[in-house]
Amino acid sequence: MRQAHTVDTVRAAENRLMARLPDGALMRRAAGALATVCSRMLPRVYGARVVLLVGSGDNGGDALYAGTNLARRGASVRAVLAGSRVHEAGLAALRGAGGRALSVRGEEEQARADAEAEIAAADLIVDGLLGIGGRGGLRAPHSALAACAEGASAPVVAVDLPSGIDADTGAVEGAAVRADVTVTFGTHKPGLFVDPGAERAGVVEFADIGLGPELPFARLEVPQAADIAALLPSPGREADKYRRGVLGVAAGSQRYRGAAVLTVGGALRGGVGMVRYAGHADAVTEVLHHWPETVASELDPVDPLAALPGRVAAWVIGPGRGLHPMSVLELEAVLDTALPVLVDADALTLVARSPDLVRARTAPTLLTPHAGEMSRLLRGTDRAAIEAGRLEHATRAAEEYGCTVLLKGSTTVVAEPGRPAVANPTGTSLLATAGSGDVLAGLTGALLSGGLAPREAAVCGAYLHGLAARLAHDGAPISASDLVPAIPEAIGTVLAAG
Ligand SMILES: NC(=O)C1=CN([C@@H]2O[C@H](COP(=O)(O)OP(=O)(O)OC[C@H]3O[C@@H](n4cnc5c(N)ncnc54)[C@H](OP(=O)(O)O)[C@@H]3O)[C@@H](O)[C@H]2O)[C@@H](O)CC1
Ligand SMILES: [K+]
Repeated sequence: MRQAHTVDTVRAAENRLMARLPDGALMRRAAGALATVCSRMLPRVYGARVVLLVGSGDNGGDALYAGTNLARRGASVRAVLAGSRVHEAGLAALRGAGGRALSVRGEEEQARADAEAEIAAADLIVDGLLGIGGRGGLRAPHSALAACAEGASAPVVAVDLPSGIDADTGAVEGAAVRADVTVTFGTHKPGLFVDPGAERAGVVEFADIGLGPELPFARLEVPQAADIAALLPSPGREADKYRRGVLGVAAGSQRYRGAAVLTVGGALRGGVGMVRYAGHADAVTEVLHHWPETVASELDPVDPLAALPGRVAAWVIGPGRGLHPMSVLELEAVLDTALPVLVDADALTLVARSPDLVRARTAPTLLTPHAGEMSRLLRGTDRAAIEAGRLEHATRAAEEYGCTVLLKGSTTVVAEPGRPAVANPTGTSLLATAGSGDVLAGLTGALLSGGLAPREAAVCGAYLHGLAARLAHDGAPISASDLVPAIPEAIGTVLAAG
């Protein structure tokens, strides 16, 4: 797992490490790693035009020392000074190596025009405006420089994080730099993995400056293929269908039969031993038509609890199920068991009306809302606020409901009380299609029934779901039905990397 730490944690670790090292050693390490990445991004360093965007703090200092390194190797380096202060030793070093500086702090129009021309003609732009000391949206003249860099043809490399994104949350207030590559020091920052910040970070390169031993638990983790391979349940040779897991599925209705088909499909392709499906007669017909291997029972509309299957290892409930009183009875019955339950879609709306259904539960529970459903679960919080602060809201819901929460969306985030949150790296806008969530519910339910704890099932489910979308049609648009047959290839890809 890649680990990301909050600014406060980084600062404390940095202080402990600095106390043991000579002055300036950490910045030299950071700048050296940054210069290495910069030189890889240039066809050749000698003669290249490099523009450094330099703010008040040590982030600007890193840029100035990396620029010094490049200038010594023959690059033409120009520093655009935007901050109220500048890292003086870094600036002196750059000048000593033949680099030049230009300040855009004052009102002088000519200086701004010169800076814009330099940025437009650059071969590489280094964003050293703000690092972990940045607060709130970019002020002038930083905001104008960020816009100018975005309009330029040269690639942008961000120092530690793109200026203007909140390091702890990924929130962006107003203007922010858009980077092609971000070189981050000591540990990853959560904002590099959570949208809207993640989308501005480009490729994230980690530079080890020796902070590791000083770092406590992470705020956020990001799995890689090998982590998923290690988590996936591997059926032993003697495994029968019961040991591989039997999943109960309460999804779909007379009106939404497709939800039943997609949820069951996600579960079957996710490696479940058996699906026991229960639903309206029309949904049963449809499920059996697509997936004859399902054990399906028709529910009596008057007494739905009578035919709810027993002998299951976990439940998925909610996709396309409806909000009528029978659905409430069914949800109460399922949540009343001691089994792991994944609550999705309509069942989330019912839980939002009666939170104690989940709060009172001690058995493993996983809620899988999108931002709209989350705004119902967290009463009084609107959808836009949730989209802008995904990490914070997923964490809050996990705490308020006392269970695991997977918040779907541009960055899918998994939160559980007392554990680092997890951001899924395989997400793609291809998944923003009707029914895609039903497939995720079935797939993740299969993993729950195979014995994974909710957090691990959610992390693996989200990872495989995103990968399946990318693999389904080589990145071309897909429908939810295309996702289902791509799941085995996604699992195979992950296992091959493990
Ligand atoms: N941690 C580590 O181990 C290591 C850290 N290192 C590096 O240090 C970096 C952190 O340096 P830092 O603390 O000096 O903060 P940083 O972000 O450069 O500047 C903050 C200043 O900017 C300003 N400002 C704030 N908000 C603003 C806004 N919205 N819009 C405009 N201006 C704004 C404000 O100053 P003001 O201009 O208001 O006086 C504030 O004081 C870190 O990211 C990494 O690159 C490495 O060198 C080595 C190892
Ligand atoms: K930066």
